[in-house]
Amino acid sequence: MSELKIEKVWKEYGDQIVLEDVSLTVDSRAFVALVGPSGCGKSTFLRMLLGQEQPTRGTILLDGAALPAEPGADRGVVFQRYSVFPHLTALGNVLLGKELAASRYKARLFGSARRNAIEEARGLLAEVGLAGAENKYPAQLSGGMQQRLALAQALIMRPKVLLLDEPFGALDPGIRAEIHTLMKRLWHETQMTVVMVTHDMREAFTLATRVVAFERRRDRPEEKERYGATITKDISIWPPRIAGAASIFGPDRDGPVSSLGHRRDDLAPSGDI
Ligand SMILES: Nc1ncnc2c1ncn2[C@@H]1O[C@H](COP(=O)(O)OP(=O)(O)OP(=O)(O)O)[C@@H](O)[C@H]1O
Repeated sequence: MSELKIEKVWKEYGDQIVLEDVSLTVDSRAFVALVGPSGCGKSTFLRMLLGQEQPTRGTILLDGAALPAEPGADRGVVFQRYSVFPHLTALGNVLLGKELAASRYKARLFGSARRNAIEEARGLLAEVGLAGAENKYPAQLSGGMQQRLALAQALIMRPKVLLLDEPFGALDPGIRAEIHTLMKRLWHETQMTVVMVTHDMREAFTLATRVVAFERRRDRPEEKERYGATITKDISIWPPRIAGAASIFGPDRDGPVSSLGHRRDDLAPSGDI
C-alpha cells in the first residue's frame, strides 16, 4: 500500500500564496504527472510530499498516517540534476542510502550486511542498465546514465513513493525515450506510487496513469501574490494503465508482458483510474 491523501493544503511564503486549497488522493501504485505553468508551485508541492517543506495549512497522509516532517526512506526522490553525489562512485552512490540507514554518522556497513548491500546495489545498477559502470564517478557518466544512477539510488531503499522533479528534462530526446521505457518497467515491477513533475505534456501522457494540472484560477498580475495555484484539471489516461498489468493496446505499448498485450480482461478494476 502507498496511498497519498492530500487534504485542503495551502502553502504560503510570507505574503505570497503559492498553493491554495489543494486536495488530491493518489491511489496506491498510481503514476501521477503534475503539469502547469512555470512558477505555479509544482516543485513546492513535490517538496511537501517529500517532507522538505511543510504545508501552511492542511494535511498530507501516507497510508492514512500523517507524513513525517522530514524526508524518510519511504519516499525516494530524483531531481533534474544533482541527485547523485559527485565524490562517490556509481556503486557508492547506490550504497549510500543503506549505509546511512545502518549508521547515520559513520555511514558504513560491515561484514555480511555490506556484502549483501553491495550485491543488491550491483543488481540494481544492472537493472537500470549500468552494469560495468560501478566504479565510475558521476562526472564520467553521460546525463542519461546519471539519471539512471539517481533512479537506482532512490530505488535501493524500496520507497513506497517515488517523487520525480523533471528528472528527464535535461536529456536528449533519444535518451529520454530510452529512460521512459526504463521508468515504465520499474513502475510496473515495483510496488511504488510515482508522482512526477514535468513540463513535457508528451512525457506526462506517455508515462502517467493520471495527469493533474495546477494553475492559478485568477491570474491578474497585481494579484499574483494573493491567489495561489490549485488543481484545475485531473485527467485519467484512457485506456487505463495499471501497474503490473499489460496494456489493452498492442504490441506491448505499456504492459510488462507482451504475450498479454491484447486482452481486455487483463484489466482489473482499480480505484479512480
Ligand atoms: N523556499 C522558498 N521561499 C520563498 N519562495 C519560494 C520558495 N520556494 C518556492 N518559492 C516560490 O514559490 C513559487 C512556486 O515555485 P515552484 O518552484 O514550486 O514552482 P514550479 O511550478 O515548480 O516552477 P517551475 O515549473 O518553473 O520549476 C515561486 O514564485 C517561487 O518563487
